[in-house]
Amino acid sequence: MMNYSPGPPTNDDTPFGTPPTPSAPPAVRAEDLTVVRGPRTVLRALDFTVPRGQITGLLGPSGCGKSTLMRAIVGTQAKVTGTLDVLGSPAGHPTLRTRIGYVTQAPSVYDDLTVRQNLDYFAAILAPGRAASEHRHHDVTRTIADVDLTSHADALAGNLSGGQRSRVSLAVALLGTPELLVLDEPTVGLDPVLRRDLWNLFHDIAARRGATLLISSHVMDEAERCHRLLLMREGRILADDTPDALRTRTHTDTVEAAFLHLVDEAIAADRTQEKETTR
Ligand SMILES: Nc1ncnc2c1ncn2[C@@H]1O[C@H](COP(=O)(O)OP(=O)(O)OP(=O)(O)O)[C@@H](O)[C@H]1O
Repeated sequence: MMNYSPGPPTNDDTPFGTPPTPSAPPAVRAEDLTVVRGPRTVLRALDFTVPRGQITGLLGPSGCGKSTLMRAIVGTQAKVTGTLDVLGSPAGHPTLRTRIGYVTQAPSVYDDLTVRQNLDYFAAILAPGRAASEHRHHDVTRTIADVDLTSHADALAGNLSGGQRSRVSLAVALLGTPELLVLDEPTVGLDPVLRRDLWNLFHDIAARRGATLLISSHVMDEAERCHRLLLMREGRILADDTPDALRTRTHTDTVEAAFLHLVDEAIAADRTQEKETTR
């Protein structure tokens, strides 16, 4: 595993976007957040905040509710109860649409369009009209460069590798300089070099734009690259802390070991509770 320290977030060099101000509400604030999907309660009374301008990792095993939580935050999930405020407004509020970038697990690009045409299309939806054409052109060129696809700008998306297609999806989410980026397992299936490059890009976006990134993963070594972590298990939050604090608190050397320690604690607590309720 690479020894990577994210370092403190900085807003020293902010060429675009709005840096967070100390008085700004957190990027996400959840209180008693509960989500029901079909017959199952998938998220159970979650309380947490996601601070602005940092990378928060959402980590946990497959099926623990990461995607559901992200869908709730971007406003596409039904049957959400409790409080869920995003950038100071209730999740799903129409004014949030242009302030949030969301990348789902399946890259959403048109195979029969080039990289640039894909971005032109989504840019035109975000900022329609002839008056915005110069701004769109600038935004598209910048986001293609941000994801390191300038040399492939005229390639058909259908001819790109899996990692390149993921980066086109990411570029779409970066259009319009969103304040909050919600990325659902953006590095899944990528080789170690691409994963490292993408994480460097995420840090660059947080540091230069002051953007907030919420990134899910079930790869624990990626947790070490985040400023903060939300560790999930079975629809609940096991821990909400920095990687350093988690390791210290659990007397472990890695976030993975810390997570396993917390899972064991939670299982033991569940068993004790079961015994007490059946007594
Ligand atoms: N449409 C649905 N109806 C009922 N249950 C669902 C539905 N979609 C997901 N679930 C259940 O909700 C739970 C959480 O799913 P979710 O996709 O949020 O997990 P995840 O942590 O993102 O998993 P992964 O890492 O595999 O993507 C799972 O137990 C899943 O079976």
